Formats: sequence, C-alpha cells, structure tokens
Amino acid sequence: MERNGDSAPLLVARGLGKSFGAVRVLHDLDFEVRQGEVLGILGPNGAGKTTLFNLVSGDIRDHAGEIRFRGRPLAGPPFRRARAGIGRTYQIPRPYAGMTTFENLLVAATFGGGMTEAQAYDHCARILEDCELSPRANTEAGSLTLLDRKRLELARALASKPDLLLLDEIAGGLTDDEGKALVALIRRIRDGGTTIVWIEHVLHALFAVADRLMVLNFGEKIAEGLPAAVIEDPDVKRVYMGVEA
Ligand SMILES: Nc1ncnc2c1ncn2[C@@H]1O[C@H](COP(=O)(O)OP(=O)(O)OP(=O)(O)O)[C@@H](O)[C@H]1O
Repeated sequence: MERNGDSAPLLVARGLGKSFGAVRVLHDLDFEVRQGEVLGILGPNGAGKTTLFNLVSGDIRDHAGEIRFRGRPLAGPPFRRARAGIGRTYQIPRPYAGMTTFENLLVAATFGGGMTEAQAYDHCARILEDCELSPRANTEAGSLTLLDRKRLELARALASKPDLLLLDEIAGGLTDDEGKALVALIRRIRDGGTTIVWIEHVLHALFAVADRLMVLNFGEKIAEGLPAAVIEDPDVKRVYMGVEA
C-alpha cells in the first residue's frame, strides 16, 4: 500500500534544469515529495542525482526552474535552507575535522537548527545515542573510521532538526548488520515525522524503506511510482540494471 498517498506536498520542483558549460546534467524535471514519505532516487552514475540535491540544499543556486518548500519558493544559501528545515548528507562525509563528534553536532544544532546551546546539548546527546556514536562523542571527527564518519554525517544532518532530510548514498560499504541498523534508524527518523529523500545504489536498503521511487537517467525522469512497479519498468531494467527488456 502506498503510504502518505494523500498527504500534502512538502517539496515541489517544476522545470528544474542545470548545465555545467555545454554539459546538460538536469533537464526539465518535475517532481514532488509528500509530507511524511520516503522517496528513493535511483539512476546510473552521472544521472544528475547529487546535482538535484545540490539544487534543493542551495549548494548550487544558479539553475532553471523553481523549487517550492511548504508552498514557498526556496532561495538563499545552504544555512538559510537548513534553518527552513532542509537537512542533507554528502556522499563524501564532510565533518569539521578540528572538532569532536559532539562539537560537530552542536554546531549543526545551533547554527543550522537555530537552537540555544542548552537546547542543543540534550538534543545532540539523543542523536549521538540513536546514531550509535555516544562512544565517539569526544573523538576528533577527522580521526573517525569511515563507518563512524558516515554516522556522523547523518547525525549532523539530524542535529539541525530537519523536516526534509536528503540522504546521499549513505549505505555503501556497510556490512549486512550495519545496513540493517541503518535501515532501522531511517525508519525511526521517518516514524518521528521527518520526510526523507534517499539517493541510494544499495537497492535492498532502499527497498526496505522507500514508499516511492523516482529513476533518473541523463538528467531526466524515466520512471516514478511504487517500488515494485518501478523496478519492473522496462526502461528502468534496460537503463539502470543493464537488462534487455
Ligand atoms: N560542479 C560541476 N562541474 C562540472 N560538472 C559537474 C559538476 N557537478 C557535477 N558535474 C557533472 O554532472 C554530471 C552529474 O553528476 P551528479 O554527481 O549529479 O551525478 P549522480 O547521479 O549523483 O552520480 P553518482 O551516482 O556517480 O553520484 C556528471 O557528469 C558530473 O561529472
């Protein structure tokens, strides 16, 4: 059954486009993300998935088309969009290397989330626990293992209390057990009311959580809908999985 099929759209994109010089990376893309859903984004390398996140998060602000969040046009630099309720992770984790894990979260909660230090302290302690990072609270972020840097990337995005969370390939390189723990955590985040868009190549992780999928190829949408239907789509099989339909 489709969850949240009738809920209001939280994010609406119309006619989105982006080129780098002569290279067209996104073209005339329309999509919506409904309040409370998990939308999975699939597509081959270079399809434009991360660029799409960069447009929503404000890392790239020069583009064609319009993005509306809660009915209002999205504008401004990333920290303004974080304050408005948009959190994201980066494919290559970007911790503040000179700070501890906990300090990284405090910066995100106060700067991105607009909390006072007292509010941020309790909030971040809970997130550390949820993300299994409590034992690393006082570890300098630059010396964390890859897995812990990924956990920190997610924890930092959560610290700013996003209403919309953009996850960019966070499941790669995890063991089966770590992948299951990640899926359980993402479900808990969703159950807490956060809307999620998740770009992921690890299909079984995405399938365990996503309510809907959107598939991109060469910057255009080639399929969208319930996961079971999308994965059977002949274009998706041909383009994404290299299977002749
Ligand atoms: N800042 C940039 N300048 C020039 N080209 C860029 C820039 N950012 C992305 N590109 C190009 O845009 C295309 C789409 O990149 P993007 O990272 O959005 O793809 P993706 O679908 O996220 O791929 P992957 O699955 O490999 O992460 C690629 O060809 C990439 O080289």
